[in-house]
Amino acid sequence: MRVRVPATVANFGPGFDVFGVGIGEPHDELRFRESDEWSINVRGFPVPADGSNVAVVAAKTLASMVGEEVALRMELKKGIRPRSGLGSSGASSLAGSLAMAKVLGVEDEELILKAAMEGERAACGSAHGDNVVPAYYGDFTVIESLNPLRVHRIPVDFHVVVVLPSVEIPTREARKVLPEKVPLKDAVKNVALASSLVKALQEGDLKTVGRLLDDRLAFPYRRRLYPWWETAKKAAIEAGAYGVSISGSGPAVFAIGEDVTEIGKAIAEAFNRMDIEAEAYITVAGRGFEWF
Ligand SMILES: Nc1ncnc2c1ncn2[C@@H]1O[C@H](COP(=O)(O)OP(=O)(O)OP(=O)(O)O)[C@@H](O)[C@H]1O
Ligand SMILES: N[C@@H](CCO)C(=O)O
Repeated sequence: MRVRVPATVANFGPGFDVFGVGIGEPHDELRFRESDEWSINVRGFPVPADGSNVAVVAAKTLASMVGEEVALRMELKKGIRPRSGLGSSGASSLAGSLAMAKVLGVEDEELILKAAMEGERAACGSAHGDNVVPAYYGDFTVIESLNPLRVHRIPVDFHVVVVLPSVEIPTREARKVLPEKVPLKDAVKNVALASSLVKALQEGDLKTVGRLLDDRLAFPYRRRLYPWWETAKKAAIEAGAYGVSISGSGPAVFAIGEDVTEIGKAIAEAFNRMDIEAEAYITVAGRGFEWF
């Protein structure tokens, strides 16, 4: 049995830890079967091939949640680069939880997602849901609450470009730089941006969505992690982007606009001018996991 789980763009501008959407590429693939002992081998980007792999962590968590003792043999094709901002650990965590759910016949979405979030906790120290949840549902998701799990889904299908520079930002580090509190004016601004963005998304008004890709909760404090940001943003806007922002905690950058191919090329060339290699994924937003 095999499952394919897409990368995800979390935060999506003003929706820190709340907004997220799955994208067509890149993705992880997990082949799995029940076995008499646990094993995982990894192809593609290097991640641990032992019990610390978040796919194993999530699978084991789901089994213990339902009181079962089952081992899986896993083969992970790691297509999403770790520490990319594209939900790499989230994709593997969801893949592991789905694999165990398939073997045990678990259909409870909340259990599957909670187990996947334990994989995220193992990866970065916090069980945030804004990668595993959109990767599961395939829609643009708004997480109202994690306990109980309440998710609002907006079906979307629009072109997006994601540009991944050859730098790494561990989510754990990017979360350490966040403040305990933010100024009231910034919280009010994010309520304005986030609620307006949801309405624009529901209306399919991508130009307005692009204008709303701003954030005052995390971005200002993480700005110093992205010294290349102004150059990349300028290139995107000059190439016609409706808007551009950091995917998740970065470094991946995403943009929407009329011609995402041209926009992606402009952003990648801007990185190259800063002696940073960059890979552009011209893809679509609104994709979730698939059995295959
Ligand atoms: N299957 C896996 N996929 C990705 N990371 C894994 C996996 N298994 C273990 N890890 C470890 O989890 C850590 C990834 O944490 P981090 O959250 O920073 O990266 P990430 O999830 O790839 O981030 P991002 O969401 O920015 O893509 C790394 O130390 C990595 O080695
Ligand atoms: N929402 C998380 C990242 C999710 O990939 C953060 O910004 O730390």
